[in-house]
Amino acid sequence: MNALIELKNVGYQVKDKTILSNINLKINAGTKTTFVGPSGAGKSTLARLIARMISYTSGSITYKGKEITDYEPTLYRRKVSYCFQQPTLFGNTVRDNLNFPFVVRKEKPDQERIIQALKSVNLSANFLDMGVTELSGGERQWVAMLRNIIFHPDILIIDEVSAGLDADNKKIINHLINGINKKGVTILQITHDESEINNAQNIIKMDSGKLVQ
Ligand SMILES: Nc1ncnc2c1ncn2[C@@H]1O[C@H](COP(=O)(O)OP(=O)(O)OP(=O)(O)O)[C@@H](O)[C@H]1O
Repeated sequence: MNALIELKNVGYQVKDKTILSNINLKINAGTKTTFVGPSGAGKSTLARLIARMISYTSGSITYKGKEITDYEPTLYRRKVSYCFQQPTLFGNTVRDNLNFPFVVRKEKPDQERIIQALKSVNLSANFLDMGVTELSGGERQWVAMLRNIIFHPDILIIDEVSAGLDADNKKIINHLINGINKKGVTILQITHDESEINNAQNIIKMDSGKLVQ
């Protein structure tokens, strides 16, 4: 089977500091992969390279067999979506954020689809008018996640999205992630959370900028 994402000898260097070196990795479509390792191991840097938020300084990363830098950036980011711990919300209300994926695609926001997405995290339509400054940390994270997945990406990269959330909020986030994984979205997860690691299907360990065999 051809890998969905393939990294060959990927390295990332800033000035004379080597942050990642010789990363070789294949990610198959529909899988869920969990990256673990000590703080500073390079997990977020690897995620940011795959998400094309930063550029690798050596090696190659392909998506569907083509170098990721050969894709138009906006289209690539729709396919490969990156969620991180401190989400940025836009505009004034939850509605502004959930309308956003439609607006960037020049489509009319589909209210039914937005309400269904809210239901998947046990929220009602009333929540749409809630101000972004009124949201709790968990709610902010749900809104950011829903915004990223309302149109299913091919790959969802989740970088410590449940860190700092309580057990109930973690459960909701993980339920959402496992649900879209079952629908075929490939998940790359970075976590330090013990229960998430215990539930992982496929663990990749990192240390000092390398994959640990
Ligand atoms: N642009 C940069 N310039 C200099 N050093 C950097 C840069 N980006 C990352 N680093 C360093 O690279 C190392 C890896 O950082 P990274 O955030 O990828 O680790 P991590 O495994 O995700 O850690 P954590 O689990 O704490 O989030 C760290 O030592 C970090 O300080």
